[in-house]
Amino acid sequence: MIKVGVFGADGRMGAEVVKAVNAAEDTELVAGIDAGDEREAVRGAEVVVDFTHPDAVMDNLRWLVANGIHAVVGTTGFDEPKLAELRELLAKHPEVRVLIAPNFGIAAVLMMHFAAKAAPYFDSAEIVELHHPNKADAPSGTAHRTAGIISQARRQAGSTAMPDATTSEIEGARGADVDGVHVHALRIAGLIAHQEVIFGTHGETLKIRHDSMSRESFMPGVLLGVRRVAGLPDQLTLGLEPLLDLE
Ligand SMILES: NC(=O)C1=CN([C@@H]2O[C@H](COP(=O)(O)OP(=O)(O)OC[C@H]3O[C@@H](n4cnc5c(N)ncnc54)[C@H](O)[C@@H]3O)[C@@H](O)[C@H]2O)C=CC1
Ligand SMILES: O=C(O)C1=N[C@H](C(=O)O)C[C@H](O)C1
Repeated sequence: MIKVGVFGADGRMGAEVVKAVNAAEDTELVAGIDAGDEREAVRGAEVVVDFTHPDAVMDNLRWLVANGIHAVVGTTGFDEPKLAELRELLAKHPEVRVLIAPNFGIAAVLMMHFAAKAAPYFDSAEIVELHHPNKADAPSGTAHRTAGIISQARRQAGSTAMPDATTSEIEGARGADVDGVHVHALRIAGLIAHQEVIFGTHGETLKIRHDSMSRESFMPGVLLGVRRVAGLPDQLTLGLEPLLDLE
């Protein structure tokens, strides 16, 4: 049995992780804690799953790494400075593994993978992400990563700049520029998590769309992370792709 702790256990995702860990035959919940609770409650855990808040996750990781506990992180909002600090922390604790994935939905990971494959064949690529209105960060971690991998694929292919004649604009009308890819974030009551990547070239478009219809959709990926994190070759793994042989 893998002993698992959950940070953010009262939240939308954390509560789902608690259910999934309790239901799986090979995992055992040590404790689920939320803001203000003592982290000591998870000290017996081998792996802690974090679905908290972009402002809270680094402090949680400092504690987990210092205490030799592997982490599976779904919380979004990671940037280069945060990752650099994490790499420094991990260097002092070579036994610890951290897996950070902006999206644990297997279909969402495939959507990103297919987008990277398609990117070199098109002149234009833009991303529309749609989420529930309680989401703290915009654009979503998934959109941020998708933009990054599209941009990388275009660079590697030697693609030229995307066509765009805009010279006059109300601020925000063209979305956010993430690594040269325009990202548009919608917050709509009733939705959960959705993304469409739109590609275009002469006379043709391709749309790759992913929809999470329930938060259960993320649980197979979270449990895969819990089962595999301790054995990952690198101390810090970004994205679920290597666990799905998708690199
Ligand atoms: N990687 C993925 O597949 C997914 C990632 N997310 C991300 O997960 C994060 C959480 O999303 P939701 O569950 O919708 O948010 P939520 O607001 O429903 O839950 C977050 C919970 O964390 C708690 N919390 C805040 N600071 C804490 C701390 N220091 N220690 C312990 N608990 C703390 C809050 O009180 C709250 O109960 C967001 O960054 C979101 O973008 C969400 C869905 C899927
Ligand atoms: O906050 C959410 O709900 C989600 N967050 C993640 C993100 O920012 O990409 C994953 C998914 O889109 C749901």
